[in-house]
Amino acid sequence: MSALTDLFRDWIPHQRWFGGKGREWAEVTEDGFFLDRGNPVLSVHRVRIRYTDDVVETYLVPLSWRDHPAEDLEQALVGAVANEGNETYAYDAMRDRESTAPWLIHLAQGSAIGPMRFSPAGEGDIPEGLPGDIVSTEQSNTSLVYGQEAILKLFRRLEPGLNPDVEIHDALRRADNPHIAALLGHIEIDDPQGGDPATVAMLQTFVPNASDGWRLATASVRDLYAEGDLHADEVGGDFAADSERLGAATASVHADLARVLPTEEAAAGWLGTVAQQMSDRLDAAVEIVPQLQEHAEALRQVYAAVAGSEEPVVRQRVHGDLHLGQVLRTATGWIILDFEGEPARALAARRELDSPLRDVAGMLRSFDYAARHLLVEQPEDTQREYRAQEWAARNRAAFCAGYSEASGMDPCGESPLLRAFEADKAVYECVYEARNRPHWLMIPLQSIARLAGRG
Ligand SMILES: Nc1ncnc2c1ncn2[C@@H]1O[C@H](COP(=O)(O)OP(=O)(O)O)[C@@H](O)[C@H]1O
Ligand SMILES: O=P(O)(O)O[C@H]1O[C@H](CO)[C@@H](O[C@H]2O[C@H](CO)[C@@H](O)[C@H](O)[C@H]2O)[C@H](O)[C@H]1O
Repeated sequence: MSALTDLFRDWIPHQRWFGGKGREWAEVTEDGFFLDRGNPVLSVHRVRIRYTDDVVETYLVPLSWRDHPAEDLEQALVGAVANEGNETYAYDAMRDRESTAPWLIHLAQGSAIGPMRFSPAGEGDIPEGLPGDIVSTEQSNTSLVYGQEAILKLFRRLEPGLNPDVEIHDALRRADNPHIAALLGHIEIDDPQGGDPATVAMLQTFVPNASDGWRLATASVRDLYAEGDLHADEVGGDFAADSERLGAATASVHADLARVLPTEEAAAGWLGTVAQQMSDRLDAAVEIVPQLQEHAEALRQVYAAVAGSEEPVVRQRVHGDLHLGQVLRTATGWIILDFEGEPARALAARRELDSPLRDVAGMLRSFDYAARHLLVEQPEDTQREYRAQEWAARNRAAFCAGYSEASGMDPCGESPLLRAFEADKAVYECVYEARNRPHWLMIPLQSIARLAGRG
């Protein structure tokens, strides 16, 4: 094993973007190439991890190299490697400002370097020459903001095939949808096994002066908690009008996706397949979050109601992981981000046609999350619990009203599928929280108790 793979073994498990947390590593190999031989040198590595259950994942790790330790980059140090009798220092290149420019220079030039191909979208300016600053919010991927003009998202886990984020942004650009940030280009890397290239990164216009939906919604919840005697509609920070506009924006994106990408009436049996997938996901989740066990039977009944329903469904491309952290509020309206689906699902599954109710359920779950995240600190506060419930109900209803108004279809009526999608999302969230933010696990767990308890 080379020294570099030892470094990766120590460093990768602590990275927020690493999806294999909680799994035991059996073997790690890597191959790399130089993307830029300037100062600092920038190399890109494909790190292939085989877990003890034989599942294999490949992660992309760009490193910047220095002959001496850089004091201001202490937090970004990956480790030291022996090189011809000397030590060289490897840094997380996404946190090393001086090595961020090459990505955009090569995109602007449409370069091909080693196995990597850079494809500008041909529209909008690529601000080459500017350094990029890492976005510090919690993310499954790693993004660099270049001077408030463009944002580069590096997809950490490599899978053969075009990433749906690029595919959907391109489709919505063709549809002239006003609720997305413009696509400026993307980067791919060849598959060493001869499969389809994997998408490495996507460049988009940066949306300036915007706040994300999670921040706005949680500020509104805090305002409500602070006004002990008032109802959600009487408090200054009421969010319902924004929720309604967000419903309309979601409906607009769904309508355009159905217009420019394939749709299909769901075949008989599709609902049964979906119910089975949800059940399988529950089985796997119970292994990771044993607290789910006590709700498993009730959840299976929620899924069985889907299998037995005759709800007509038109399948189409959807967002796949819609929540308040994925939407930006600008002065003029909502922008929807991150169309890559749930990061933990295989790419082929994320590109499948689905019911748009999947996204509606994701956002409904998110209103619940926003309302309840402050209860983590005071789980016994029944007054807050009541107010959380009130806030969530008001904003969920507003979102559905906005969607209905824009699409002519009420997505939130009595639908077994919607209820099951909500339950399935909450199961996914339990696993996500157990792995990434265990102190938040109670948020989806309590929702499951409620969802499973409803008759
Ligand atoms: N085009 C953009 N303009 C402004 N901010 C953005 C843009 N795209 C992403 N962001 C910011 O970066 C964060 C993470 O982006 P996202 O695409 O959701 O990445 P991830 O897949 O890692 O969650 C968003 O919550 C948002 O705050
Ligand atoms: O944004 P990502 O693609 O990285 O999505 C993952 O992380 C999200 C958390 O950042 C997680 O979302 C959950 O927490 C949000 C608040 O932080 C909340 O708005 C969502 O409703 C809730 O699902 C998401 O599930 C995960 O895929």
